[in-house]
Amino acid sequence: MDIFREFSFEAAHRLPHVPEGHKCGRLHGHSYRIEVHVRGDVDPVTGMVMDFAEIKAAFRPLEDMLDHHYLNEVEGLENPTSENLAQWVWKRIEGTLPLSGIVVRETCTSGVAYHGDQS
Ligand SMILES: Nc1nc2c(c(=O)[nH]1)N=C([C@H](O)[C@H](O)COP(=O)(O)OP(=O)(O)OP(=O)(O)O)CN2
Ligand SMILES: [Zn+2]
Repeated sequence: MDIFREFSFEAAHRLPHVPEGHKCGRLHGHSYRIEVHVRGDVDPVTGMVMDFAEIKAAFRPLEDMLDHHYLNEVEGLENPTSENLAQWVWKRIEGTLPLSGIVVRETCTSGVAYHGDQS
């Protein structure tokens, strides 16, 4: 079963590789939302795959690196597209949690779902 926890943070960015004149080449900000999905069996005693608090604890250091930051200045996010942000998050917590997906939403209508290297 998959369980997930959603996080939100505010950050600024610009996309350095869009064509000249593209609006996303200019400095702007988003209220980002990130879902961290974890896969596992339901423990028959606890009734949980894991406590949501464990997902919260794993994401906490990343929240500190992202919230109210200029993402282009964060190491590894020099080109802070949603795709690159999803992979950046995955790499930093895959050793801590049995991840099944990272969902990044930049706006109410746009985002990405990353499921590791297989997709
Ligand atoms: N594949 C991607 N495309 C775009 C990304 C991205 O990360 N991956 N990012 C952007 C910009 O960051 C932009 O701020 C968000 O995109 P968009 O959905 O175009 O935002 P709007 O809300 O402004 O959409 P409108 O429908 O034009 O109002 C762009 N593309
Ligand atoms: Zn943007």
